[in-house]
Amino acid sequence: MIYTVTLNPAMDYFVALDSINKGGVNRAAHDYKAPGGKGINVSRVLKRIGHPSTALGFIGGFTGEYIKANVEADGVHTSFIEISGDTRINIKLKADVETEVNGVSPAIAANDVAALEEQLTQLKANDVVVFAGSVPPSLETNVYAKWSKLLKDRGVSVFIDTSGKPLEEAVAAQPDFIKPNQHELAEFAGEAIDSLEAAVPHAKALVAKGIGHVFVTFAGDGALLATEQSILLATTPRGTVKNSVGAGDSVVAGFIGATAEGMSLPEAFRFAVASGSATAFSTGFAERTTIEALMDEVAVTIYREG
Ligand SMILES: Nc1ncnc2c1ncn2[C@@H]1O[C@H](COP(=O)(O)OP(=O)(O)O)[C@@H](O)[C@H]1O
Ligand SMILES: O=P(O)(O)OC[C@H]1O[C@](O)(COP(=O)(O)O)[C@@H](O)[C@@H]1O
Repeated sequence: MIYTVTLNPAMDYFVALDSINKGGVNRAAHDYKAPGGKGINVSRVLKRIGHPSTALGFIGGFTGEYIKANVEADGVHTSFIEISGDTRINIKLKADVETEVNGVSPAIAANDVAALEEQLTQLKANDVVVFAGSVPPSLETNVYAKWSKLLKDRGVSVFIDTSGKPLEEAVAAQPDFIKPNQHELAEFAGEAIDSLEAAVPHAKALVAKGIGHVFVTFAGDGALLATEQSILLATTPRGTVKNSVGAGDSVVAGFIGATAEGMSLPEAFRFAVASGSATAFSTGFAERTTIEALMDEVAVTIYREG
């Protein structure tokens, strides 16, 4: 069974404008809302590509109700812990460039954290868990690390997609998979990383620390997958980006789905990169037919030193 954990979900509010008039009244050309938060997006994309999962995490208030109703309407099974505050609203502004304003997380009470922890203790060997997104400030930054250790000891596969301190701390717990983007890896490394080749030593160092799969995405400039056996590089398909929100989450979902279907590592890598691009090229999330069509445009090669 696949579980996703979103500690900090959001109602994503997408606003499209022709251009932004800073300091003036702006009227949107289009707007729409969608349930968001990284783990929730992973569950929604998994469902679209044919894999059931259960979405866990904290939701509350009218925004929380909106998320639960919409995620369940999409056919995703949920078992959220209901908290007293309102789930945040994240603004995704699309004008000449994309700008994101992620809202403030509601406080999470200790008994709510304990309730989620109790759910996690029910996971069994061969289950997959995805911890994705930011950690609300009322929780310790090491929660992913702590839960990863607990679950790995029970034979659960642990996937982590986060950044900053929670990522730093989670690395020590040796998860099976992490997916930093170029900027998150640079922040982790403490230096600029401006190409796939420049990311190689950093990805290798993470594998040497005991992380099974280090998947680094460079938006439209390719991706890298480092394991103990090999370092694979992928190109990304060319196309018009309609919305890149959720593209990274689609990569994670694509990789989990492809692996569950028994695809080889290079094929799962291709499927995952195509999943990210299929979302980037769509208004909503990727459809399986679009992913499969884009796979032909993802070239995977083995990286060799020198
Ligand atoms: N301009 C683009 N062209 C093609 N694919 C893209 C583009 N931007 C994002 N993607 C797809 O989305 C994936 C994740 O993008 P990235 O921005 O690196 O991560 P995140 O969304 O986590 O910040 C990429 O690996 C790729 O598959
Ligand atoms: O938890 P964070 O880091 O604030 O991110 C939350 C945001 O990330 C998203 O999950 C999108 O993530 P990606 O674009 O990285 O796939 C949005 O739905 C949400 O608003």
